[in-house]
Amino acid sequence: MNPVMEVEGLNKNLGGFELRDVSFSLPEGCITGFIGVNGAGKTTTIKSILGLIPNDSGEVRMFGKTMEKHARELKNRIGIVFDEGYFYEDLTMAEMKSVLAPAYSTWDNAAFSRHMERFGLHPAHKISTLSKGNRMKFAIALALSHHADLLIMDEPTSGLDPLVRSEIMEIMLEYMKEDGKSVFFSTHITSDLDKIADMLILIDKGRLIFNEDKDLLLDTHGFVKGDRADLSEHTRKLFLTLRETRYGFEGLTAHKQAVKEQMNKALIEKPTIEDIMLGYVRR
Ligand SMILES: Nc1ncnc2c1ncn2[C@@H]1O[C@H](COP(=O)(O)OP(=O)(O)OP(=O)(O)O)[C@@H](O)[C@H]1O
Repeated sequence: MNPVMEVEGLNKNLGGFELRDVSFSLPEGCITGFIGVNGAGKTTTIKSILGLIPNDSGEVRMFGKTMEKHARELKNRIGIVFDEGYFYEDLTMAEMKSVLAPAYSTWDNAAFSRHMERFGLHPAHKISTLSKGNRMKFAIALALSHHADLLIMDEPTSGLDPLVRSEIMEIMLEYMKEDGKSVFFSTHITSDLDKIADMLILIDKGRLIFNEDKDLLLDTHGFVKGDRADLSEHTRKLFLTLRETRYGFEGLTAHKQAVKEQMNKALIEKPTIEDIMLGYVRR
């Protein structure tokens, strides 16, 4: 299966922050979570990929094509949703739609009306009156109304309450029901990805740490609790993080099998995506 997006050797120096040799590819038909703590470089990566800020070096291909040569086609095939939503506040949603729709040759007004109705949005309402959640749903309605094959979303759930966040996850899952669709979704709220992500990419301090199948990551890592007596110079090396108390210890391992064999009294629990993310960024 062809990748929907390939990023190779992306470098960008912003002065106090640098993206360093960021490379990854996104498989078709997957929801990929792009995770990292605040300031890790998620937004900078997405802006560089989309050409919203110029790269120092690197190449990006979407559906095998570069933005420089195929901007019009790629614009139709990619739906972009940013946390801030770049809208004119004084316009109604219907007016804003009329400003944006002509930019897409695949624009579908009937689909737009369907999404607006489903998300409970009234086209005559002004953008300035929208709650943060409704603003995000409007941005998603726009992105879905030109039949994009790849949705690129930067922190779509940031600052939203759990109900709206779960509605957005549902919208993603429904979008994925159609063949050939893919989602690239950046977030620092990793619990949003527990149910929906297929792949996880972790970035920290402008460098890519891993790009892995989510289930494989959760299977190979373990959150271990045990007795301090089981910790030796050798077994300590099996841990990414280790917190010791007076009586025991807990820590994250990427070597679950070795822990099972060498620390047979230890309790191994399934980690969360957050445990794994923090295990790698704290090193
Ligand atoms: N135009 C700029 N000039 C200089 N530094 C910048 C610029 N834009 C962002 N930065 C810095 O680059 C770093 C990465 O920012 P970025 O927004 O990419 O992180 P992020 O992972 O998206 O974080 P968050 O989860 O907080 O949105 C931050 O330290 C930020 O302050």
